[in-house]
Amino acid sequence: MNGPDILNEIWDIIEERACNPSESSYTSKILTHRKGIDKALEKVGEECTEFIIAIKNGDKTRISEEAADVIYHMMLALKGADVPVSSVWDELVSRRN
Ligand SMILES: N=c1c2ncn([C@@H]3O[C@H](COP(=O)(O)OP(=O)(O)OP(=O)(O)O)[C@@H](O)[C@H]3O)c2ncn1[C@@H]1O[C@H](COP(=O)(O)O)[C@@H](O)[C@H]1O
Repeated sequence: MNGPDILNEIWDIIEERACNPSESSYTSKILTHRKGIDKALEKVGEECTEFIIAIKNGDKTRISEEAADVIYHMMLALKGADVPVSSVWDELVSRRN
């Protein structure tokens, strides 16, 4: 599976969890949090900080893990803002020169 495929698969799961929340799902926990979108935003901030620290420490495994956390939580924030992840792909495509 390549990068874009896993991102689109995760987005589909996020959409599914938004329609059908599950008790055991972390995705559902964030999407239905009492703080609303602020919880996803809090996690984006936290994970970005951890990503920066991993880069500064030069731990390549940790850098990949933290980057994955940033991307996943950013997708949760996009869902909370009702902005489809496809619009981000479209934006990146439109920037090609
Ligand atoms: N990609 C991810 C993913 N990345 C990170 N995480 C979770 O994000 C959390 C981040 O860790 P932290 O220690 O910062 O947070 P925490 O202490 O667990 O939770 P908080 O109370 O701080 O929010 C961990 O619990 C990870 O499991 C993810 N959880 C789910 N996914 C994807 O979402 C799919 C559905 O997952 P569920 O919704 O859990 O079924 C999975 O199959 C994955 O593809």
